[in-house]
Amino acid sequence: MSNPSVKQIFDRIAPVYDQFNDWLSWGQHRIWKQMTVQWSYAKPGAVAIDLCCGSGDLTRTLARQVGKTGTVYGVDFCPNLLAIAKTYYSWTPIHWIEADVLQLPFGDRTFDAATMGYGLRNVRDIPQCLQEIHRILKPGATIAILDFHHPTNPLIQQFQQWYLDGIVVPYAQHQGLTEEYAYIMPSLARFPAGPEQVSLATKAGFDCAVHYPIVGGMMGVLVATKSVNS
Ligand SMILES: C/C(=C\Cc1c(C)c(O)c2ccccc2c1O)CCC[C@H](C)CCC[C@H](C)CCCC(C)C
Ligand SMILES: Nc1ncnc2c1ncn2[C@@H]1O[C@H](CSCC[C@H]([NH3+])C(=O)O)[C@@H](O)[C@H]1O
Repeated sequence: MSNPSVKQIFDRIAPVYDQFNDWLSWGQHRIWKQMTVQWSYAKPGAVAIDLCCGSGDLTRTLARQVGKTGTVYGVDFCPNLLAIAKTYYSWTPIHWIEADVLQLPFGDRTFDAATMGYGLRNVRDIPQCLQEIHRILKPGATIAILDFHHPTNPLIQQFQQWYLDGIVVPYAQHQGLTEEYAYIMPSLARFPAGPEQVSLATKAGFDCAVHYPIVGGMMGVLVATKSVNS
């Protein structure tokens, strides 16, 4: 396999995606997603969006927070993962949309809140992605973006590298998905650290942006709010 696209990678891992996340994170990814939804400040009855929704874990957590009177949109460009997302039941209406997050099929100022889990690291153009998110949010709305991060503590950094190279990749090898999972490490290496993410969000027009390292800095959540005057 030579240089697969991000879309091809996720189409190939789709059948094992949910199980791998549960096993390899020891179920912890659900807690990280719950924190992200709380940081989006989505209120009951809100119209909310989950970008790069994949099989829809974060989307369903967001749906629980906005409740039966709310509406949720899940957007992803990978049809195989969206097909899995559609098989789960949700009390809150969820609309699944196949689209590229760099060109969202929504009008300006549409959403009260937004989340994105493990998407930003994969997009071709992070500044454009942040601008596009800013465009679709209502003034005063917040996006919470969860992704891998760079631990500052050298011991935790070593652990993260060992866990990805020594546990995650060999585990994926059993399913013939070595190269797909080997993609995580280099994609993390080029991903900007918290302070740079904050500056990119500010440049994209966000009024207030804060990056919270979690899991010892191995993961992080960027929380950015659109100015009430914009
Ligand atoms: C939900 C998670 C990963 C999903 C994922 C993402 C985001 C990708 O971009 C992928 C790219 C290519 C192939 C597969 C991808 C993928 O599946 C994190 C949870 C799972 C992750 C693999 C474990 C990470 C473990 C870290 C280093 C800390 C472990 C700490 C626990 C032991 C508590
Ligand atoms: N440009 C893009 N537009 C839409 N989806 C994308 C783009 N780049 C990556 N993705 C999706 O981003 C997802 C990353 S995996 C994360 C899935 C989900 N949010 C979860 O936390 O479990 C995959 O489903 C990809 O298909």
